[in-house]
Order: sequence, then C-alpha cells, then structure tokens
Amino acid sequence: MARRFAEKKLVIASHNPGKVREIGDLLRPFSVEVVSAGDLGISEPEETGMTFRANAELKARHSAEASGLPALADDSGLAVTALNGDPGIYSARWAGPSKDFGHAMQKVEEALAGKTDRSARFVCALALAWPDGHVEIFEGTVAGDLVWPPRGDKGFGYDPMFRPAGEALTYGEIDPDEKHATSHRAAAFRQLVEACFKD
Ligand SMILES: O=c1nc[nH]c2c1ncn2[C@H]1C[C@H](O)[C@@H](COP(=O)(O)OP(=O)(O)OP(=O)(O)O)O1
Ligand SMILES: [Mg+2]
Repeated sequence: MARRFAEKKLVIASHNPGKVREIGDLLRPFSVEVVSAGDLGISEPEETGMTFRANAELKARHSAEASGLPALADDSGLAVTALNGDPGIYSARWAGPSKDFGHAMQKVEEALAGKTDRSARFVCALALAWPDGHVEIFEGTVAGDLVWPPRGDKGFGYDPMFRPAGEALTYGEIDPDEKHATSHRAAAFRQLVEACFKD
C-alpha cells in the first residue's frame, strides 16, 4: 500500500520554471500549499542516476531532507526511437548550461538526418519523498512524433517539436490545459493521485 499524503505543505523539488508551473497546475485541485525548491534556496543536486526513476528519487529525497517537508520531484525527458532513446535522461543536459532548447532541438533534428522513423515519447517519473525517508515513485509516458521546424511557444523544453499521437498541433501550440490532460506528466500524476491523494 502506498503511503497517503496527509500534510498541508509540499515542496516542488524542481528548478525548472516550466515544470514548477505545470506541477502547480496539476496540484491546484488538492488543498495543499506548494513552494518550490528554488523559493526555499535549496540547491540542485547532481543527477547521477541512470534512470528517470532514480533521478526523480534523488531529487525528491534531497529537497525533503533539506526542507523537513514532503517533496515532489519530476525527472523527465524525450526518448527518440531512432536514437535508441536519446536524449532520454540527458534531455536537460543536451540544452547545455544556458538551457538553450532551440539548440537541443537542433541537435535532435541533426541526429535524425536520413532516418524515416520520427516517433518519440516523453517520459516522466514523479517521486514523492517524506523527510523520514519514505518514497513513492510513479511513471507516465506519451507517444508522438517529431516535427521540423519547431512550432509554438506555449510549453517549454522540447514541446515545440513534439506532436502527441492523433494531434495536428505540437505541445508548443496546444492549450496548456489540454497538455495537462494528456501528457506524460499527467499520466504519472494520475497514478500519484490515485495512490497517495485520494480519500
Ligand atoms: O513536458 C515536457 N515538455 C518539453 N520538454 C520536456 C518536458 N518534460 C521534460 N522535458 C525535457 C526538458 C527538460 O529540461 C528535460 C528534463 O530534465 P530534468 O532533469 O528532468 O529537469 P530539469 O533539469 O529541467 O529540472 P529539474 O531537474 O530541476 O526538475 O526534459
Ligand atoms: Mg534536472
């Protein structure tokens, strides 16, 4: 049995403003006060894990220990089929220290040159850690394909080149509420809510 969340306050253990915004939106229906790791001055831990789950867990533990509050971390990325799952857990690192996703998307497009399979998926692992060391982890994915050139500025990261299956628009173009209903983050979040937040 998963541990239920019974506290009033939660740290969003992310330094990515796009994610903090999306996770804040997803948590809005639940009466929990949220604060981000950045707001609390918590450092960004080194992401030494080899899986999304391991990195989500280490980020959540780091913020829970630093704050004494439960903490929710997200480790996510774009897995491109023809690139054997790259950039995967290295999705943020492909954007370099200046977090330039125009550059990161260009790198993906260059790596895809000459390949016909443009399918990809976004993966999201969410880890909820309590200060006593207990952790719950959930994973979600969304399938789609990659367009070029990138389109739209409503999302973040690789959103402008990702078109979810069955959609004409990219995640950069669609309404954020629709992304929240269908994304990898939403899929992981539904499991988290089912296991930890529902009465
Ligand atoms: O919905 C998404 N739409 C577009 N791009 C996305 C999405 N979800 C993850 N991504 C890409 C960009 C992000 O930078 C990287 C995750 O890397 P990841 O280490 O998990 O996050 P991060 O370093 O940006 O922030 P933090 O670790 O503080 O939570 O994958
Ligand atoms: Mg990161």
